[in-house]
Amino acid sequence: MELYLYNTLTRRKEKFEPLNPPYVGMYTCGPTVYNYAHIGNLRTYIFEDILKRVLLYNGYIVKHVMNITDVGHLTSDADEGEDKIEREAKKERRTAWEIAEFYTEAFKRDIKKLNILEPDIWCKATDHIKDFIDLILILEKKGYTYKTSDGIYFDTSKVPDYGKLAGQDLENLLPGARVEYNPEKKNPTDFALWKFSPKDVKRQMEWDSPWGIGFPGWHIECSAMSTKYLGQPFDIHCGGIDHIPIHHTNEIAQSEAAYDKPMAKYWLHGEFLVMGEKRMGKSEGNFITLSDLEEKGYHPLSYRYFCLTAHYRSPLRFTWTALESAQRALFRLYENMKRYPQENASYDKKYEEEFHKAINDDLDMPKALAITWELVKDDQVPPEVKRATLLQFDKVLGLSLNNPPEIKIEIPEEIWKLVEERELARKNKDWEKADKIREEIRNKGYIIEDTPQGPRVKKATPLTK
Ligand SMILES: Nc1ncnc2c1ncn2[C@@H]1O[C@H](COP(=O)(O)OP(=O)(O)OP(=O)(O)O)[C@@H](O)[C@H]1O
Ligand SMILES: [Zn+2]
Repeated sequence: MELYLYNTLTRRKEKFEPLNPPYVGMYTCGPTVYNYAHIGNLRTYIFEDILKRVLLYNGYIVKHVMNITDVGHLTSDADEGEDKIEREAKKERRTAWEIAEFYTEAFKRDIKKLNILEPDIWCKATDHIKDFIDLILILEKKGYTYKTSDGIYFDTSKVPDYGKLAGQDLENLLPGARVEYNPEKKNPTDFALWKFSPKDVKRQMEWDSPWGIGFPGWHIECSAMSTKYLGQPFDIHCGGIDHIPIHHTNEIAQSEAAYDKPMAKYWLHGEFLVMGEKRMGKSEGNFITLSDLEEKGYHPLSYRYFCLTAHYRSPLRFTWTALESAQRALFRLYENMKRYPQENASYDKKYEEEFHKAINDDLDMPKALAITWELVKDDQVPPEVKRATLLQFDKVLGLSLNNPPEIKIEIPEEIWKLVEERELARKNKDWEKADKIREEIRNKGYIIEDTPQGPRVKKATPLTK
């Protein structure tokens, strides 16, 4: 079956044709390991995992590379401010190396809990300094670089199609991102390839280079490591949408200037997880981690399910009620699964075909989930066939349907119905009714806490007022 993916580079859904079938090279920009990943970051990794699973489902042999940025990502994506890892090291009174190691391990634990398939290659920026220097030397030889007092920069005016990934958006997006404009740069869009260590503060992570002691820029890392492990061009490069105007734009500029050929054929970007009006972000100061969800009684796979309810190119708003609904739906799926006899059976061809069509249509997971539920509710399909079909779907869904974890639903159905009724009343601005329902819920032993992310329901304890 043909697979269609939306390519940011061409701004349309394209038939997927790998460069060297059945092999597919896929590079996903990994975490900057200065803190725990938040569930917004994790939404992007879940989207990339679905993409990888869909490729595997279609019979491709995938080589997946993910980097770990453990140096060089400054507090602004535009080469200004402090190194995120060194800053955190100072704050936590640990070494930069310890910080990077600690949060890398935390990240790996998180993605495992979310059933995200491990990349075939993990590559750490600090293990590849020589590769970055070699790439900068090529760019220098070809006349793309210049020196300022704080580093070696890439001259973007030498690239006629600079910014092609962001298209028209570039003009709107860049000046905003570049408020802290460095007057030594020749063009506002120029970016650092190598930064010199500051004279007054001793850096923990620094290396010798032909230009002086310092550290690599963030963008050069992904250019050098993707080419090293996947060649150039390779098939798919992905990340969150925030990477389009700066990080990926600059990766393309460097890699294509160095080797005079395209960097990657398909560029896929996941939309944000939003909270209130803003994206969830560490730099935005409004973030929730996977452990936060677990502490509040949510299973990590309920979060995965929640992410599958939206298309990866649509923003997804986080609310506690939506997460609760996702957990309930997943729980019901597990309950059904446990009831089906574990007999050998083949999957239902009609449902499988529909499911396959949905996932091959630019990863339409909301539709795939709808088909999953249609199957569960279909009385014409024998239970053992349902089970076999769901296990087939789970190759992509990744919800552990074969071995459902225990999920405790702590809020009884009756209370949950009232919570939903109250939400509806609030939506209709019927405050009186909403208050009445809140009182009713309270009388049944539960309390509602209204948070900026929507109401949260808890069992009342003798101490709750
Ligand atoms: N709210 C969000 N929703 C979805 N993806 C996101 C969100 N915020 C960041 N991402 C993505 O998460 C991935 C990891 O980003 P990275 O580790 O560099 O985090 P970061 O940029 O330091 O995070 P933040 O900007 O929140 O401090 C990137 O692909 C990025 O596009
Ligand atoms: Zn990257």
